[in-house]
Amino acid sequence: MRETSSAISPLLSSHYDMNPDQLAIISHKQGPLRVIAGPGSGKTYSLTLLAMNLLLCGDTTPEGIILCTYTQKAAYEMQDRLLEIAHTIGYTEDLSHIKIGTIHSICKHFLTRHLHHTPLGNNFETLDQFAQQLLIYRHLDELCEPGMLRFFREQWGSGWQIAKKLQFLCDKIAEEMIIDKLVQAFPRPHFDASSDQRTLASLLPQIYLKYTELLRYANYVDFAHLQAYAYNLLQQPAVFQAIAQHIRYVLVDEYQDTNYIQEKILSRLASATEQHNLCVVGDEDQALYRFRGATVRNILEFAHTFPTCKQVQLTINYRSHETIIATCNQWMEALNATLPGLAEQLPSVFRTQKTIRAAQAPEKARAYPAVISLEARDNYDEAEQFARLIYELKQEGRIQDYSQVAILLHSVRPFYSQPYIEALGKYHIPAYCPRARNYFSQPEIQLLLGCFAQILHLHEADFTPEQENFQLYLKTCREQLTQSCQHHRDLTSELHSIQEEIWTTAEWSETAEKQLADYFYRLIFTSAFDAYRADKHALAGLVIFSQQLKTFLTSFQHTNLSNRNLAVIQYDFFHTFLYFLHLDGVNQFENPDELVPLDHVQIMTIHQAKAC
Ligand SMILES: Nc1ncnc2c1ncn2[C@@H]1O[C@H](COP(=O)(O)OP(=O)(O)OP(=O)(O)O)[C@@H](O)[C@H]1O
Repeated sequence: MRETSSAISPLLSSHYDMNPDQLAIISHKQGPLRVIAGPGSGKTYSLTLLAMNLLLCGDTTPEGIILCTYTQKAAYEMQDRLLEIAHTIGYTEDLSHIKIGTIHSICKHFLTRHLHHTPLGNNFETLDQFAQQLLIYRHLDELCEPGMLRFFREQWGSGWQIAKKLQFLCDKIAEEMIIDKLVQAFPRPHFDASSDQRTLASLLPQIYLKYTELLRYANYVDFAHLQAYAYNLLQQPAVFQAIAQHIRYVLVDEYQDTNYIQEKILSRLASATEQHNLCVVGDEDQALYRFRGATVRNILEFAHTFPTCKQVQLTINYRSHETIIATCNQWMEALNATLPGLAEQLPSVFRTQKTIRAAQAPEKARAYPAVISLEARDNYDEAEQFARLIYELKQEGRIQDYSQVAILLHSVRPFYSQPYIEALGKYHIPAYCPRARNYFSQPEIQLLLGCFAQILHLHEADFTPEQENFQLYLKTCREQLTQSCQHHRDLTSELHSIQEEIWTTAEWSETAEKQLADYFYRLIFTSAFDAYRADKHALAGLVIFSQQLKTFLTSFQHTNLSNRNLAVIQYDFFHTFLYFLHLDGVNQFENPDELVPLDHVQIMTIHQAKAC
């Protein structure tokens, strides 16, 4: 299957259309390459074809390629596309050796293989954002001296809010790699009455270093430290040598969403290749993750960092209707004009000037009004008009299935999405909005919480006035349990037997290896959960619950449940863990194999639409 090294494999050129700019990317073989590309212009298309071309032309074997992107969904998409190309052209070599994934997953891969060169121990736990915030919250008194806590309370309010801010700032410090500079600038905490900013900056080094120590002690790693450890590994000559010996090409999609440390990691990996074979593809106009620390500078300054790099622009859009593209161009132009004074420098400083053109669309596809605007009195009126429009589109046969429609909102929290869900409901149009964070309103979750409230002897008196909403919510869960028990005798007897078992289990007992997860499985196999286990969506909700239980047990390090620690576990579970989870909300399960259920209108954020 491998061919002699030429610019482009005939196998690809005979199967795939490529415009001249795409051809320049796909046939690229040596040195850094920066591709700035508009939406739908074939970024992923070109990058995956480039990877396949390198394989077909014999420039590398699969294990020489690192192919990465920013989000998990985008990584799946890249993997699928590569497999599809292989299938189309009949490429049969094993592609599983290509390192495809998010930058985090690739860092984790290096970490696991070279663990003994890191401060981490075996079986380290990776904390998600919630678990990280919870860790900070539970150790606020260790991380912050009383004066600091007073300062933070004045600035940010509750302990949970303080934990959220500190989590964000600790991530930032790790991702921007600025701890040494911070320590140098602010060797000790100092309360500066004239500047809250300076006070905050002076408190951060101590908090960050203590937090890092806390992670190390518990053998935890958060996403930011995962990258920091990977970066440090790559600085160790022997480890770098071991990792680098295989690398021939580093290809990166969605480069506009990378942060500082990611840029350093990718560049270091590419330095393993003689000509610095780093190909980055992105669009600074689609830089959506600044709130997570991404910096658009990485793509804009690539040519300064690598002055000899080749640069290509993709400006032909293959996806959208020409009216949509024209509207988008106008909008971007207007954006330039709304920053008077900066307008002249803008293109070179903040964005590269580009005008997107539509690929020739078939006549049939063009003959409809692709962009329309609605005028509405308020959210509800707007939602009603949307729902009616969608209903009519289906009635008139312009769409065949409701899943062909998506509503993009800046947030899908119930406050914003509920009017649309209700309006669609009036027209009997099912909506799919898994990130509305209303996981706790699912009936199977309410029933489970009712069960756990009973077996753990939920102590109502421990709730504080701020927790009133959650307390009321748990009341409805318990009511649901009462109703279920009337119809499902086996649930009643299982609950009694679990309670009895906990009550008679002493902490030191040899048979005490009972965890909440054991009870979870016993409960969901009672007849009260039969219908939920049979329903794909509800079953996924139960799976999420079991993952949350694992996070709880890891975070609070409760190894078993007995009559001695029942009260403590009850408190930690309901009054801390579930309370905060309920407060922040949890997304529903999204099936990567079925991104949109058939015949459902999708309601999503713009980030989600960009494969978050
Ligand atoms: N030269 C081409 N000829 C025909 N179709 C093409 C060509 N290039 C890309 N496409 C198609 O255009 C669509 C958009 O491509 P792709 O998803 O790779 O774009 P993208 O720039 O990564 O999109 P986004 O801006 O959403 O990240 C895909 O269906 C792809 O197959």
